[in-house]
Amino acid sequence: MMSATSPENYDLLNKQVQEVAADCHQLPERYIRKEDEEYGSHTNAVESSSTITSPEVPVIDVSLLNSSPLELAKLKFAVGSCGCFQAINHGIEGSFLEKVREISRLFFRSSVEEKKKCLRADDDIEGYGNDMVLSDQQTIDWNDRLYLTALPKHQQRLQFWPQNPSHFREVLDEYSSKIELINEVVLKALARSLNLEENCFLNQYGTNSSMSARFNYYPPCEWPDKVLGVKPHADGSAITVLLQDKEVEGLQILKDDQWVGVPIVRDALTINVGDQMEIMSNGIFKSPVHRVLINSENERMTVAMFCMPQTEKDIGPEDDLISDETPRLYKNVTFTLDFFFKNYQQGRRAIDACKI
Ligand SMILES: O=C(O)CCC(=O)C(=O)O
Ligand SMILES: [Fe+2]
Repeated sequence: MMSATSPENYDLLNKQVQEVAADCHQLPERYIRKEDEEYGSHTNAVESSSTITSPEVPVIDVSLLNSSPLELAKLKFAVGSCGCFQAINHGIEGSFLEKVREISRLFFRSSVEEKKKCLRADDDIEGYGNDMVLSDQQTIDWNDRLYLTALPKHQQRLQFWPQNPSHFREVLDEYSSKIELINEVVLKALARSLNLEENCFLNQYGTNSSMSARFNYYPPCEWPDKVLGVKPHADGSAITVLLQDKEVEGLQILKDDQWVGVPIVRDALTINVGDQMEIMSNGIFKSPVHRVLINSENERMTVAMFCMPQTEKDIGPEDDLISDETPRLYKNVTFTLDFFFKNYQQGRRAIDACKI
């Protein structure tokens, strides 16, 4: 068994998955999944890569959320059951979504030297790199990512932003502004669906709400059953807006102890609730555990935008949701990245540490 400091391991951990995949005759041990480490494994989760589609992940017309009580009820049901929905008519043109996919593709297809200009530090999440390694035993996800703070703008760390393609920054800035509008519409609708004042969740965000972008690249793998693109986790955001690959599926959510495939819906954005929304809604909305499967033939690229309260802002269940019948389930907490990742890499859910 290699140790973290052995030359082989050092070499491996310094390689991005894309490099490992390009020169892979045998799957390195560090990538081989160990099911007993994966949360979701203590459940009876059925191992299946089959895609159970509708009606598991409802399609919601965002443009109707202000006017249609029926659409609002559908939204409430979706986030209260699987914690996830496919947003259509969200206000972003399909052609713009293509531009976002394009900057991702151009970045991941640029040379190793070019990408390494954005390389993250070993102990930092921001920048380009593979799974952050926090322990010797940790299985590494079959995924390279570029993680960037998108908002607030004064917190952007531009040294990690690709210079190539040259329009990368312009497109990501524009995309973040558009996602901010969707975040606002969805958060207001979520509040109204619970008969709360519509700004209550946004007020918990504070004045400088944050957004991070995670560009995911999953190379194909000859041993798709032995690796995971992303191990089971729930997001630490309030909501996550995911732009899926145009053709290649892989995302699954855990629903009623079954892994359910999240299909690709043309021009839709896949939105899931994160831990901070589960807390603010006192557990009514569910932050779903999800994972990513790999396939042997096709690469897959996605872009996740994590929308959340301003850094260091504490959040908690809305007072109006707490009663004798529905007691407070979570403490008030400050959901920092550090707190989230320490739990995540040890196979625990951060939200469990917030329970009363
Ligand atoms: O790529 C995907 O389908 C999901 C990625 C994801 O869960 C994440 O980045 O948190
Ligand atoms: Fe996620």
